Amino acid sequence: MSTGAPTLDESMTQPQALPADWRDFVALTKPRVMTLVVFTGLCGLLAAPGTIHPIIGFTAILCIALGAGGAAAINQWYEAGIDAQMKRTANRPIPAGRMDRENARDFAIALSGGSVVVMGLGVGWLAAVLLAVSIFYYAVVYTMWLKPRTPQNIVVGGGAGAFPPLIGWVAVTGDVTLMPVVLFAIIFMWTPPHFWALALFVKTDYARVGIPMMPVVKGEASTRRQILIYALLLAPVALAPWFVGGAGAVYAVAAAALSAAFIALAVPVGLRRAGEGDAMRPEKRLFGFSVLYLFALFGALVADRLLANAGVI
Ligand code: HEM
Ligand SMILES: CC(C)=CCC/C(C)=C/CC/C(C)=C/COP(=O)(O)OP(=O)(O)O
Repeated sequence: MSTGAPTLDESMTQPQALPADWRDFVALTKPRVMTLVVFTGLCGLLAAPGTIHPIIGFTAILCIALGAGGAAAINQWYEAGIDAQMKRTANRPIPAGRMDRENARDFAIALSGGSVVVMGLGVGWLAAVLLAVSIFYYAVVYTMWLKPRTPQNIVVGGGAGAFPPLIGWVAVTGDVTLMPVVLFAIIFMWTPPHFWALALFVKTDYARVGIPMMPVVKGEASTRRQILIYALLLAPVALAPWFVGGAGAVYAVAAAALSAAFIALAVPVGLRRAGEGDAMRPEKRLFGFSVLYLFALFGALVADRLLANAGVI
């Protein structure tokens, strides 16, 4: 099992004029993952008590998007060697040979640094510090340290992706209270079942490049059990905004229904034995639903708040 920096193909280390265009720079930011990052950040901002000027609110969300994009670009700069060996990632701009690593690194630094500075100057320094911590967490703590070393990489590293709603909230209020920490906890608990469902059907790729993802190190049965445990633990955490008085009945009903569906999809994954068919359908369903779950849960939080503010509930 390899640890530390991945090995790089010679062609990826030599600066040369490669045919990268704007689409490759967008791809470096992992735009599809970013949609949920931006959405949860926006929901944190909209659910927070108080008001924010629309231009400052927009700046905050833009900075979250740019910061997450910069961190994703650092991740691809660092992992170009292993991305080249995995089917799912081989067509990324650096491993596919469309962009040289130096360009990607400079772009990543500009996005990461720029987003933190603009957040600090335009929105607030607590939000900027949290953004800097989340970028460092994803790019350094998760990508460079935990991911190549431990099967708990996702459990600990998942914290990186849990920051956006906290940052959105702090952009409005300027301080960290219980409710944004609860929102952080929801994404933290959601990340292991989200990722391990996917890892079950791409584990051969991870095994080949020596990344110690849970199914590779502990096996399928243990990963399935843990997916089910996290899905069960996620339900009370998802209801916590209601328990702590930060959300009302609309949110509570949505969180209960969504969590019940999440558990219902996690049960067949958790109870499935290795070799029971190879279509991996329950895993794919759970992975797909995990994305929908978080969109719907955070959407419900904002709907609940807007309805309460309008005096409807
Ligand atoms: C350490 C934590 C996480 C890991 C390892 C992880 C990993 C992955 C991987 C490998 C994919 C497959 C598709 C791709 O490569 O784009 C994926 C998809 C996705 N992830 Fe995650 N993820 C994590 C956390 C998160 C977080 C925190 C969010 C947002 C809040 C998120 C949002 C998404 C979305 C929206 C997709 C679907 C993208 C698509 O439609 O292709 N992920 N994730
Ligand atoms: C504001 C801010 C910095 C937010 C963090 C963004 C975020 C969603 C972090 C979660 C980590 C993530 C998407 C990992 C993807 O796994 P990977 O990188 O291991 O996946 P790969 O194998 O596809 O490269």
